[in-house]
Amino acid sequence: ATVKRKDASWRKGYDYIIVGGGTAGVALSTRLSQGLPDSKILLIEAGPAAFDELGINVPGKKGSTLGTQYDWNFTTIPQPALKNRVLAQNRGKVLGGSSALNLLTYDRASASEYDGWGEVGNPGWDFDTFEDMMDRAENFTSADTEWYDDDNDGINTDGPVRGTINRFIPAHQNGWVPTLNSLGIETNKEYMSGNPLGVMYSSSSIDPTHYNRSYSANAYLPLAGPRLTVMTDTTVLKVNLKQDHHGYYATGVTLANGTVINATQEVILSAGSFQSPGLLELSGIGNKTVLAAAGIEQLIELPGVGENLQDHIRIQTSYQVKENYTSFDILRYNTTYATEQLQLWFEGKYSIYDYTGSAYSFMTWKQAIGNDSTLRALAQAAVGSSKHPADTKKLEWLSDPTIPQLEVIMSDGYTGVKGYPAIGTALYGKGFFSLLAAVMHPLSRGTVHINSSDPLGKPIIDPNYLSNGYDLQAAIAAIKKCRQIATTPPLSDVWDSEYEPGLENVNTDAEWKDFVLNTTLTIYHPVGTCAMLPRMDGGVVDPKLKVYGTRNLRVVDASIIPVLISAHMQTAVYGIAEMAADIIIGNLNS
Ligand SMILES: Cc1cc2nc3c(=O)[nH]c(=O)nc-3n(C[C@H](O)[C@H](O)[C@H](O)COP(=O)(O)OP(=O)(O)OC[C@H]3O[C@@H](n4cnc5c(N)ncnc54)[C@H](O)[C@@H]3O)c2cc1C
Repeated sequence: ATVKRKDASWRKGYDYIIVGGGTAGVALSTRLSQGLPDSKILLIEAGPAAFDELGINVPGKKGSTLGTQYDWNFTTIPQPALKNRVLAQNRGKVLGGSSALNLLTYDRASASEYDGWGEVGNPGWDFDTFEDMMDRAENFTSADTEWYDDDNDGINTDGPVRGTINRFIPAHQNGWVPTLNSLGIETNKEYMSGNPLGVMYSSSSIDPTHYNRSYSANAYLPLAGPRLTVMTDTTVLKVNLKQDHHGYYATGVTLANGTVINATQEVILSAGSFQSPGLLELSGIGNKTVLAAAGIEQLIELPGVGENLQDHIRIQTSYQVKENYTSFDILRYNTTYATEQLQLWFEGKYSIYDYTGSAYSFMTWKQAIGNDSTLRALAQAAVGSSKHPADTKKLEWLSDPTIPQLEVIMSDGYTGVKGYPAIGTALYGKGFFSLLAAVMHPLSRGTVHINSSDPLGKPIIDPNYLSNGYDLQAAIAAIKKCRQIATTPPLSDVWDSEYEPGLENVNTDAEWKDFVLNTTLTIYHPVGTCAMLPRMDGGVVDPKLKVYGTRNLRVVDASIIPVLISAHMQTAVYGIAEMAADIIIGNLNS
């Protein structure tokens, strides 16, 4: 495939148009170009191609592209349950989408959760099938670590997206596994096999041949067939729909500059959880009230569009490491060292810039806090009489001993909320590590819709974070667990003081609650806004990922995930793209 800004063949149209060259869009368009070699396929991406961007390619520069031109820079509306704080909602605006910006964690959830996607009304979706789809995307190298053997379950070695376990592990992280073991969490060396519970050195989406980020654009696109055209720096405004006696069908798309491009077969939206719903709304598909407020004629009544937004919340504590340890923070204050290490990375040699993160743990509430009956009662109360499949599944999952409810990550360097110490202060030049907790199945569900007063502008994102008693108490339990882990040997031996929130500052439940309200963030996993669910349950797409009320418009990205799972999202998104390719190619051949 060639990456082109403009391609004259748009005048004649394409067979398939994929909107959004992100994680799923690039993977799907590549697979379609391979499997349907006679079809003309167009992938349209709003952002640029940035194959040489160090902020994307160098694993240790993870996070440096947030807030740049490669980021849509969305935010939430004020969150009432979080003291009206406005939280960042970063999303990739670049070929590769959020897989170019993400923090490279490469893991999987439990088998029961993928099965759950089928159980909420989606025949054909189950762990065995979906594991095969995730495998198709994956090329894993254990890199001679003791952590994963190539013949272990959950490992595939011939897909496009590379994964490996960091070869650079900071010395102060050596206590991670024994500390969790001593708290009753067992070591799990096959965490991608459908059982993620335990403590592990987990993998990152890194290509070990040169230790660069492996993401959809550099992993999939080189495999594409010749009839895939990629348009970058091109924004789609809406999908064009026509009606005949069978119902609505997509005829193509209109670009932001007014250009119309036709599609003879299908239009597929892969614009991600915050933008696929908006594209449907701008095209006349969605909730009547939302569309009317924005002055858009409703073609298809589909009230689930933009609803059911679910996300993992994250909260963290930070510790100042003893002087004999070198933390990742050194890259902030020692430019000579940073330059030397970057040079080593350029030469493909062992460098601190190889590092992303490795120390992970996943646990049930029982494992984390012992008695989980209060949390379960709060969850029951929060769900109340709701029959929404996302609510009832999460309630069911709380009692399933194979499904994690809490993730704690040891992240090297300071990654908290109060900020790295300012130049000139006593702690500037010191090293830190952070413990990040993420609640795996918050019950809050929110919305994302177009802005009625500026429909083409940024979406109105309201995740409703911590809007029920379960989510709040789960966050408090999660952050207290971080403190417990940090103060347990051998991890307690590597640090001098708790920098955030500070051992002396926060101890009582009221203080922890305040800390939670002041510092909870997203861990960037929005899903569910074009949910694959039965239409009567608020679904937007059917199990073939087709938008209800249309015959050739699909959504293929994280937005179709009906219930949030206990993993970081990218492996699932690649799996969804592979599954969609299978469905589309299979449909055509059958
Ligand atoms: C900062 C951050 C950190 C994360 N960390 C991790 C992690 O460590 N591990 C992990 O597994 N997951 C992580 N995630 C989540 C994961 O990366 C995402 O869930 C996944 O990449 C989403 O894929 P997608 O295809 O749904 O959307 P995206 O990859 O976001 O793709 C959507 C694409 O559509 C384009 N687009 C949108 N609207 C239009 C339009 N109108 N016209 C044309 N193009 C358009 C966008 O520019 C974008 O390229 C992280 C995400 C972020 C943002």
